[in-house]
Amino acid sequence: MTGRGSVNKKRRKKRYTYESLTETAQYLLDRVPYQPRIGIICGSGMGALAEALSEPLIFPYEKIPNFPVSTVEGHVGQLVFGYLSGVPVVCMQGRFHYYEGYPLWKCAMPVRVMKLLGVTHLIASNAAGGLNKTYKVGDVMLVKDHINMMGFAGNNPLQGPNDDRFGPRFPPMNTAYDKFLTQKAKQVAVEEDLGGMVHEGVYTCLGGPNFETVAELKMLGMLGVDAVGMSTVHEVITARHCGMTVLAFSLITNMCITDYNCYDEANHEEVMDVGKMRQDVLKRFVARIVDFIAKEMLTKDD
Ligand SMILES: O=P(O)(O)O[C@@H]1C[C@H](O)[C@@H](CO)O1
Ligand code: HPA
Repeated sequence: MTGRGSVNKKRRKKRYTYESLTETAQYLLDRVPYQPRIGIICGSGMGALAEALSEPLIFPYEKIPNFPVSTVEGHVGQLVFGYLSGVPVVCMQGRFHYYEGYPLWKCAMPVRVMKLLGVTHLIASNAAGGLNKTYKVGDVMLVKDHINMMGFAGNNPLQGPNDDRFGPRFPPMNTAYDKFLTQKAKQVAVEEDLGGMVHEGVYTCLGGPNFETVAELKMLGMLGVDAVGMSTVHEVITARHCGMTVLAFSLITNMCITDYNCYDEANHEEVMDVGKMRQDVLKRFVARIVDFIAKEMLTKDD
């Protein structure tokens, strides 16, 4: 076979199989003396969340069989195992984005590895632009739903042959974000003095890497989007496909500019700075949520 046909065949061949992901998980399980129950994904500039873990065991992505590598500033590129609130967790200090050149199934691959490691609950964080005008920079938006813009164009991490060992061909997505956990996170936020700064809203992921035009943002606003980013949706779809319970939140790192007379420009430095500025409060927030999952949810799963 020559030309495009053989290129496509090679690409298809490179897809992860259940077996190759099991190999990745086994590599890690051979080196970590416990199974993590909760997975955490750090958003841009929010890598410090992983620093809250005690007894950390660190695996740079380039050392893990079959793992992609992180190429974005603010994403260290390592898996950190450790204990948070006494619970064994695994933390992605650096995630993969579509704009890095990875297909969505590759961006979401670590979620399946987490599943094979024993993770039942995923906490996914991201940095996002605030489109809802009541939000302010530094606020937290608990994701109550998403709009899969890339999915509208037929781009989905579950595209391709389905392996039933992960989940069903046609997974539902109307209950993607766990209501019980989201409510608890809201309560924790109030207790942690984040009360007035925490919202529930709709997130969308665009392909990036450019930030959005005014017209694009106006359109997204009309669709009911509250925060705009470049990640998370494909991870959540993959997590729900394999039956994980999901909580996701966005740190609002900048306000989306929807005024043609405004000449401010979004930039990645600001995104990372706000992540750093809020790192202590987010560490406490995530630790409390992990504690709640351990006390209220994991015991029921056992
Ligand atoms: O990984 P996340 O979604 O937190 O990162 C956002 C989206 C882009 O990667 C970057 C833009 O500054 O931040
Ligand atoms: N748009 C898209 N992604 C983002 C933004 C934004 O304004 N801020 C942080 N990530």
